[in-house]
Amino acid sequence: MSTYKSDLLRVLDERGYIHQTTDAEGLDKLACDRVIPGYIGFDATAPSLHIGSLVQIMMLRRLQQAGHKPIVVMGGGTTKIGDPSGKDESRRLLTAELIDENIAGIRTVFERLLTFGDGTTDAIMVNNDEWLSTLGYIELLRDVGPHFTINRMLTFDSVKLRLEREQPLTFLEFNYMILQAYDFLELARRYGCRLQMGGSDQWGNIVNGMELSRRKDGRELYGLTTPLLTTADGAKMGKTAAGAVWLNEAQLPGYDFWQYWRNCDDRDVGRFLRLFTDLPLDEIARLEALEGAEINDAKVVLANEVTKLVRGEDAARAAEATATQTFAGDGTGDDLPSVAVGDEGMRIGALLTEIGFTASNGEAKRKIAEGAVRLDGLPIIDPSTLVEVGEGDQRKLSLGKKKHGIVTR
Ligand SMILES: N[C@@H](Cc1ccc(O)cc1)C(=O)O
Repeated sequence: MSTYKSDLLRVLDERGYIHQTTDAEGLDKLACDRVIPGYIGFDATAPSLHIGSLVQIMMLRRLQQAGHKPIVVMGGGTTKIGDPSGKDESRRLLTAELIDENIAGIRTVFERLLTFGDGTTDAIMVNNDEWLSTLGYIELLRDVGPHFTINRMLTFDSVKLRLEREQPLTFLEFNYMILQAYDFLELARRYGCRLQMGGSDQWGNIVNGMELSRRKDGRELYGLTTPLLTTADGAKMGKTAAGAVWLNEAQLPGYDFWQYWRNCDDRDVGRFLRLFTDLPLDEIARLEALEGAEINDAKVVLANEVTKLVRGEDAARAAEATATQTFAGDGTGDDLPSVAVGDEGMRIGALLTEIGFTASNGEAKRKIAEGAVRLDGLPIIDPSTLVEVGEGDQRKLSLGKKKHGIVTR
């Protein structure tokens, strides 16, 4: 399949992680010859990462599995600025205390997915606040300023799109790419880091770091970005009507996390298994070839495997047990009320009344506004939500903690 020679690039290619690379052949060769320290940075804008970041985390895992060294950079410093890449609006400024709290939450997930230590291929975690917050302004300007031209800075998407759309880009945000570039330079100096990976919106930031290191130290660095993940229905991955799908238990209970994967679109099963599980490719090929109601078995495997990686074995087992209980018996939940919605689906309000949880559409709307209504464990906040059910599939509708029902096709 893949024409790459190194384990690293072959796996990344075959499993669907690669969107753009700066010099794939050079990197492929380097990966055959030596252990590559490679990094990805994560800003601490919330107390947990969500599944939008899971591709990046999995990529660090692949890097380690292929015999290289993952460097996890916590963006304690860069979060103080706020990356404008891929964003229409400036972020609210976060206090240093909040950033520290967020980092404490975010870091936990890495301990499950990577092996940390002092060995050659052990992962390490560093906080860029360590070097960024002590930089002197005049010194930094003289040190790196001459290597960036405004002309070129204006051509990067993070800047260009805001200017084109006439949306404000503050001077603070404009400086973000310089600081991320400085990180790459610093990591290359400190740890011999040669590779930076990230989402497709990070391309400009990565390239800037490569150019800076080339100019200042004459070092060749590499960059690789992942595709922007969307679901089969075109939505940005990890965003549901109910909000983000958080990686941490404190932000999203294990069962709900499990359900997100269990209820993914049929067309996404293979891609998600390749990206988010360690299952071998031939096993995945078999699972994604399942059809009709059987594809749901593949989704259960997906949900179990991802939950195991992110939340641990116990969480995966508990979630599956809850699901089995809820949907026990003949598969429509023996003792739970159920409603069939047909091919067109049904609006959430009508459904609540139809299943007997509410007496009227008005009451249904009120319950939704109170945040009491959940579909597959995730709150529904939009009263116009259309509930659809795939063939051979079923969904769980809940009102409050006690009322549960099954929605079938
Ligand atoms: N800018 C990245 C995070 C990051 C921070 C520091 C870096 O050195 C690299 C990446 C993001 O917003 O996702």
